[in-house]
Amino acid sequence: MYIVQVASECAPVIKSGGLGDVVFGLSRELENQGHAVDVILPKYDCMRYDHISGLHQAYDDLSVPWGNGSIRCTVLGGKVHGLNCFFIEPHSNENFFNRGKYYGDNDDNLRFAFFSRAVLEYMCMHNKRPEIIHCHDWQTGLLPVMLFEQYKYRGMDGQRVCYTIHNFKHQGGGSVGILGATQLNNEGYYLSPDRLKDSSIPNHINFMKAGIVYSNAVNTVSPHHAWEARFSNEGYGLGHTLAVHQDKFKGILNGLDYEVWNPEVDEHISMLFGPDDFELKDLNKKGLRERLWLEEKDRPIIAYIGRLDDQKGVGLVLHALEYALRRSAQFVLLGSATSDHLKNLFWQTKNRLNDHPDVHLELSFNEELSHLIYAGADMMVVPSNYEPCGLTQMISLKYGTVPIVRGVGGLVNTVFDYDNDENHLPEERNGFVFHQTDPGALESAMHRSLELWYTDRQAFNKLAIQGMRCDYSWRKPVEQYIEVYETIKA
Ligand SMILES: Nc1ncnc2c1ncn2[C@@H]1O[C@H](COP(=O)(O)OP(=O)(O)O[C@H]2O[C@H](CO)[C@@H](O)[C@H](O)[C@H]2O)[C@@H](O)[C@H]1O
Repeated sequence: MYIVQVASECAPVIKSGGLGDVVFGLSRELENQGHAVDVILPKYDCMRYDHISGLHQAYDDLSVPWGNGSIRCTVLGGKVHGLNCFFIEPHSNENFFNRGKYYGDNDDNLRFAFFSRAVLEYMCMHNKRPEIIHCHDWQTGLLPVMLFEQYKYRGMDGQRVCYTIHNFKHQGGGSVGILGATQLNNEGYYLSPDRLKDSSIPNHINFMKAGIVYSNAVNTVSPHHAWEARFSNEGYGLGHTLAVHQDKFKGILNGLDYEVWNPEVDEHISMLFGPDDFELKDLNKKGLRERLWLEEKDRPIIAYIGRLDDQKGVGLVLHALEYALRRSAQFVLLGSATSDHLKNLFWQTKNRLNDHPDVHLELSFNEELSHLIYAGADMMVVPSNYEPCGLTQMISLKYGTVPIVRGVGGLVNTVFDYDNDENHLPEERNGFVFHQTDPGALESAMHRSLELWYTDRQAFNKLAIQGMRCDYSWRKPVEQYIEVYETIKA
């Protein structure tokens, strides 16, 4: 099959979180299984050019209809670690993707509506006719609308769309002006409740709803979160739309690219190790301490890696830090804040603890350092409020870093409690799970993990090794995606 992935991120060239990992890992595994894949992305000024080889002009003078006129684009092609990628570069005064950041401007909805339109225009003009166009998250929600309402009549009637939702909270959308900009127009038609109309903001269209209504298949990134999105308030207002379209909606667990996330081959870490020589992990712990100026002593290191966002349970992250110190453990945090308020909060904490020999807070995005932390820490806390899938716990498992997670979303599908999990045998368990959102709940899970580390190191290591042996590669999830593609293709 020929598949085109369309997204706003693809690791490691463009990554702000898990979306980038998924687009890259999924595409690579599809190729491994014999399919042809292209990835189409915006060309941001701030992307990591050092990960692209053979960057060249693939299409010049692409004129993309927009508003009352058009915007000229260049399309660049290149390989990202072997993967065929195309980058769309618009030339206009708006400088859509030259803002020194990926997201966070008031016109984000317009920028990505334009991107979606440009992708279709490029495929149309360049005679790219994949069987499947796989769109990701709100940024590409309008693409299936434009495909089936506009481009179908311009020779693209054989394409089918799979739409993957990584985060229901961010749905994209805006006033009906966007319909004019994309030349969909026809307000009366699109603003109906069974099409694009937002369920809470009057006269607004909703991109994610558009993606759900118009795509041939829709999924989110774990089975448990698919259930939550439909039957709890985690669909953030889209529960009804999902119910209407339930026959084409399901959950497919994310995978990990084990060529990137694997302590047996990881080029970033100082000492390679696997489940059979787990004791070598200690050398990575030592290296991590040296790198972060932590005191060398016989103590566990507890880590947090992730966006600092309300989604991630930031109050509990700070509590985990305080509790770790109370229990004489060390704590390492790597995160970038998604709001000024959280940025200030974490900078204050960092300044307060700057000289503490047992704490390091790194408030930036640093891919290389993340590998060192996964390899060197003993435990990873993931106290999320909601978590569609979660990659940090799966990466931690592969690196023998025992996850301590809240039992929500994909965390339920991947972490099985050491003490209480009726559905898994003791030898299948791999971490510690708590359920409530209060500090006491987190503490009880951290307590159980720390007690095991302090009193029975052998049992703790055995648990970590069991985690390393779990298979969260892309092999199985990709089979499920291929099944979806086969079902919907023309
Ligand atoms: N400061 C930092 N420096 C370096 N690396 C950092 C970092 N902050 C985060 N990362 C990395 O980004 C990725 C985060 O993965 P998550 O699954 O937690 O993603 P996120 O919530 O962004 O994505 C959404 O999409 C993904 C993919 O579908 C879902 O798993 C998830 O539940 C959903 O919220 C990991 O690779 C992590 O190591």
